[in-house]
Amino acid sequence: METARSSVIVAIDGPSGTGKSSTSKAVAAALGLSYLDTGAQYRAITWWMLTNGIDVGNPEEIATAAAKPVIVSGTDPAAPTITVDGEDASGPIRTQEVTSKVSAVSAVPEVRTLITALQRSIAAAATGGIVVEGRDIGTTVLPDADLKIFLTASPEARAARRSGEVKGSDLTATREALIKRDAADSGRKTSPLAKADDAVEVDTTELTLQQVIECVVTLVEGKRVAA
Ligand SMILES: Nc1ncnc2c1ncn2[C@@H]1O[C@H](COP(=O)(O)OP(=O)(O)O)[C@@H](O)[C@H]1O
Ligand SMILES: Nc1ccn([C@H]2C[C@H](O)[C@@H](COP(=O)(O)OP(=O)(O)O)O2)c(=O)n1
Repeated sequence: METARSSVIVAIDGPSGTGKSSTSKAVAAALGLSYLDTGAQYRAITWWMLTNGIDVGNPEEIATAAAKPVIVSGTDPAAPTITVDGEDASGPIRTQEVTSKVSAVSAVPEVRTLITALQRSIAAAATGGIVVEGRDIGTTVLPDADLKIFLTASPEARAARRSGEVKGSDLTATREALIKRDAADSGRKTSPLAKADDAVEVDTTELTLQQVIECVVTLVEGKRVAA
């Protein structure tokens, strides 16, 4: 049925460097779906905290300030955007400082409650369907998603991919930072990074990005035919 086909909701979760963003954007673009990078939202709130003098080592201070920034995500996979209080945040949210603090900020329950509500409202507004990527989309944000994918890859492959993005970066340091962030994201109390029971796990270690995209497109098409 055309209506069920076009409103497909896809949840893509997994640790850092497994290919969530690249895969989700490409799949959404190929299938005419919207796209939401939930990591960018956690990065955006972290950036706001850092630039507004909030002590990110203090969960109570974070919780009290959590509702202040207005975060807006643009969901076109060809040109995803993110603003905080009307200001383009797409550059500043990718700094090393934000990357090293985002796990602490995103572990605060008040932050998760607010950002989860925002994510659900964006998904509900995407009447043509959406690919949402993050850490807890299949388990917590959209447990009724039509398709759940959990991407994995070896720490070595993930570190090599991440290092490849930053000129002159140290592979060992990148690997250690990545493992530390995964441990924090998986170990937090409120909706940790986890594979949903009904998620399809795809190990991308030995796959090219194109192969991963094709695999996920095939899985989405399978759901659409079944609907
Ligand atoms: N299967 C793959 N093989 C090689 N490189 C990949 C693969 N998937 C993604 N990449 C590259 O790895 C880096 C991290 O990918 P990204 O999609 O940002 O991962 P994530 O969103 O899971 O952190 C990017 O530079 C991307 O082009
Ligand atoms: N649904 C999500 C998405 C991201 N987060 C947190 C945990 C992650 O370490 C940070 C940053 O996520 P992001 O997807 O941008 O990270 P990488 O692209 O893998 O470096 O946000 C989360 O807690 N829940």
